[in-house]
Amino acid sequence: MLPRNPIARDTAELPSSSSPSSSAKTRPSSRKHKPSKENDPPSDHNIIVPYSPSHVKSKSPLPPRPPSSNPLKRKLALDTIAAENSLPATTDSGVKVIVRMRPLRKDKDEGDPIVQKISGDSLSINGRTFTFDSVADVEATQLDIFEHVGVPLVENCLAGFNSSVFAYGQTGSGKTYTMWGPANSLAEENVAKEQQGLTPRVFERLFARIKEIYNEQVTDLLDPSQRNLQIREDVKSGVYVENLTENQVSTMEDVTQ
Ligand SMILES: Nc1ncnc2c1ncn2[C@@H]1O[C@H](COP(=O)(O)OP(=O)(O)OP(=O)(O)O)[C@@H](O)[C@H]1O
Repeated sequence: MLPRNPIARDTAELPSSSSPSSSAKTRPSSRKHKPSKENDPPSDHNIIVPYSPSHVKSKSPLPPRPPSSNPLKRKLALDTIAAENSLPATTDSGVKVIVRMRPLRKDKDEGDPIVQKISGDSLSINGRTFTFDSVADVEATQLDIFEHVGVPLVENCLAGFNSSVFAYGQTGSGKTYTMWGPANSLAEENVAKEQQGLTPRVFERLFARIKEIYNEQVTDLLDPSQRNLQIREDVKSGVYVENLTENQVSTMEDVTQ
């Protein structure tokens, strides 16, 4: 499905973002599919992959690329996130594979961890190296993951692009924790904010800026008298809708009001 985005899409590639771990390398925006056994599916259940994997570089039925019409903002945002959270800035290949390592559970997991983070985008398991767009180690917080995965996703959605997160991993690897939060977070309302996973954080951010773009007209759904709002772009804010009403929401009730 094509996005209903009146902004003309620019399909030019972004320059590769630099990152602390990969700045010395000259890796292209998409990972190379190395001929060795590297990048075979990880067998360790402490690893989850919260973004849909793809080693396909060409002839791929990928959805429309994220908004390279707004390259400066995306690059700035990702660089900032990388610097703050020690996660490398992801490049603009459309699909990102981000691995999150789960800490060992004292009550269930025995022995030493066999997964070692090598750099911001690689890890080793039993001496074999695997490379991804980025690797979040056991220290990564829910907020780190949201800022690295969720924020760019919301930005893409608000720019009119379909976006999705696909959590992949063995049972017990942390998919639910990453997507929602601890096990009780689905049943209980008062989950500590810092424990909240991607989904509630993305909803909160996304619905705070509700708008409708239809027939190249932007209408403010929170104030329908405001029609035909103008889409503008600047270096600081990126693409934005002028005079759009913004309401902060913190619960589902707020969202559905
Ligand atoms: N990054 C993390 N930090 C702390 N605890 C975590 C982390 N990731 C997962 N856990 C904990 O590990 C346990 C298993 O995680 P979770 O239930 O999310 O796995 P899952 O991949 O969804 O499993 P399943 O496929 O069986 O549903 C849970 O108790 C969860 O709270």
